[in-house]
Amino acid sequence: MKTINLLGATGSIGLQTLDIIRNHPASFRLSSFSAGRQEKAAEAIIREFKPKLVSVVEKETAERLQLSYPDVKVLYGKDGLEAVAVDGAADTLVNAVIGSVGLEPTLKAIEAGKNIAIANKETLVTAGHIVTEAAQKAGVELLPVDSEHSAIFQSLQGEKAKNISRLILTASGGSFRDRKREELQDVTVEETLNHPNWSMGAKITVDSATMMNKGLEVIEAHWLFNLPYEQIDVLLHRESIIHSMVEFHDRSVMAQLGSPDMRVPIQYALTWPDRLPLQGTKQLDLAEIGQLHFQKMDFGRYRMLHLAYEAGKTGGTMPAVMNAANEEAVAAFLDRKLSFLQIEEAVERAMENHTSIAAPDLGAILEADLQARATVRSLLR
Ligand SMILES: NC(=O)C1=CN([C@@H]2O[C@H](COP(=O)(O)OP(=O)(O)OC[C@H]3O[C@@H](n4cnc5c(N)ncnc54)[C@H](OP(=O)(O)O)[C@@H]3O)[C@@H](O)[C@H]2O)C=CC1
Ligand SMILES: CC(=O)[C@@H](O)[C@H](O)COP(=O)(O)O
Ligand SMILES: [Mn+2]
Repeated sequence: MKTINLLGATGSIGLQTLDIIRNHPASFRLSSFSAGRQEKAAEAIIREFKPKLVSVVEKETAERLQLSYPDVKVLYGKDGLEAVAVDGAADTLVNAVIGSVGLEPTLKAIEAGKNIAIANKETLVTAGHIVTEAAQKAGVELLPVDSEHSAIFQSLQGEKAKNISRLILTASGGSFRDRKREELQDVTVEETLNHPNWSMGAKITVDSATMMNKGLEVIEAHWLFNLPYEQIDVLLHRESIIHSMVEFHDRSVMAQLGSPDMRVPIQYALTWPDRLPLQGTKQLDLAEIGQLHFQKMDFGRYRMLHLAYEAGKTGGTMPAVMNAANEEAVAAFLDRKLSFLQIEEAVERAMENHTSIAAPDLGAILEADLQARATVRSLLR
């Protein structure tokens, strides 16, 4: 029996994690969870899973829930998130919150000796060196949930890190993969949110369309697998059937395949090194699919990917700045305050405005994150 604390329970990854817990009552139990602003969804989770601790964003929501559910401790805000992350009964934290808000609770959970199933890629992008070092020191596992990183992790089982030649992250190309750059000027939020292969939260779906998602994933892979950027490639693959690959020095390539279903990597992070059956997922039928397509990545078309490699190679506080600027710009796009291509302009501007600090501590990272957000907000004005 694995006991789980879950950050971001009301989101896309959070709800799929709950589905896995629901379907394996003998293997998993939910101890505590956090939600954001979806009060009704949080209530439904309280009623079904009967956790002992819950956190939400707003104080008023917490007070209302506390009155309705006196047997549950209900907290709110940053302190609440951290309390859920470290809640004593659990051995594993699933971090499925969105954005760099996930960083500090993750560090607290590591200090408390929890294994981390990490969906929240922004945490690793923002402070990969701090998170990986803390995990190593505490002797806890950082288990990838992101589909590409899970694919690499699965492909590496039984292999030696010294034999890796390169990682090949696959990218679907996102909502506008069949459009030229000139055709992106007036694209709408609704069009952007129409991902061809995956049903995900709004922010990551926009990131897939700008290719920032793959940029974040390149940096995430750098930290999870401890490889230089020169050994991390991206390949366009329309179908999202090959979830990523590892090439070894003998030119042998290991890949993990499957129908696009995030419950597979979420469950693997929770069962590793074992596996459990997964109810309701589509069996891969390659005969039905017929063909898989691959295409070289065009860094001119997808400028965000270029910026992410630059940020990763610069290191220090630059990835945190890129990530925070992107979070602000995507929120502004979803709020109809920036156009699609202005997301990229805002990120580039924030990076230009910033001089990276090498080997930053947590304080320097949080400060750089705030500054980048302020830069993007000033562009909006
Ligand atoms: N969705 C997917 O298939 C994949 C997602 N990921 C990564 O997983 C993470 C989660 O993505 P996804 O599930 O799509 O995101 P969603 O937007 O669907 O869910 C985000 C969750 O975080 C909560 N939340 C949002 N803002 C805050 C805040 N300020 N404080 C506390 N909680 C907050 C939301 O609460 P509420 O909704 O109640 O407001 C919700 O529970 C991201 O880092 C993403 O990149 C990685 C691979 C695939
Ligand atoms: C499901 C998942 O892991 C997402 O991060 C996915 O990778 C998005 O697809 P693309 O970024 O390849 O469009
Ligand atoms: Mn991914």
